[in-house]
Amino acid sequence: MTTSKLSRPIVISGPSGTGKSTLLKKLFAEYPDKFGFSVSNTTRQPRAGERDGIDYHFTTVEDFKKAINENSFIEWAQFSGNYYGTSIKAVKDVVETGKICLLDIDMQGVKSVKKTDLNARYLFVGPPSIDTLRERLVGRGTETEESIEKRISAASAELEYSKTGAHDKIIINDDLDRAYKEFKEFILEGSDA
Ligand SMILES: Nc1ncnc2c1ncn2[C@@H]1O[C@H](COP(=O)(O)OP(=O)(O)OP(=O)(O)O)[C@@H](O)[C@H]1O
Repeated sequence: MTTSKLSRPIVISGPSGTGKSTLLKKLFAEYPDKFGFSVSNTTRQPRAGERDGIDYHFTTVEDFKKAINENSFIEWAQFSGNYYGTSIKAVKDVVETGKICLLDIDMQGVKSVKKTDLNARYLFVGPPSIDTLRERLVGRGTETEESIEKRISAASAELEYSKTGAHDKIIINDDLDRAYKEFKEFILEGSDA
């Protein structure tokens, strides 16, 4: 019998607009079956075609609150009256499938994962400068001016945190191809790829 080594989850963080989604998209295009994302919990009603345990773990408000109290979530939030969260168990479930579990979360999420037994690896994607970050957020065309300012001020805290040694690897996304090479190498390191 061959026992394949399970891969440690990888936590990807960095300021909004720094290029995480762009890098992840390239990675999935190159390796369509290698990665898994945790299934989130939600208290909202399933939409047509959504399957419990696949699209979301659909839960009652009571069960969700109980899980919050039991510290079962890495992060959770309330949007338009519904709760959403990523549980520690959902990450473990992906790891058990043999895929590499990727988590794209903010600084609070990183701190939260560090308190768990997930034994994750931490990757930080930084911008070449705050000015470049602002240009990218403006260029993406998805944010209002107010939202851009919010993201820029959150970026300073993220950048400060990246200087504390909390991450295993820091990648500056200046040249996309070079950044992608480093991104891919770090993520595949430690897997059987
Ligand atoms: N190396 C790069 N050089 C120039 N532009 C880039 C680079 N990487 C990404 N971009 C552009 O910057 C913008 C922000 O990138 P992206 O949406 O991937 O950021 P993100 O970190 O995923 O943000 P969020 O956390 O808000 O989802 C996009 O318009 C993207 O095309």
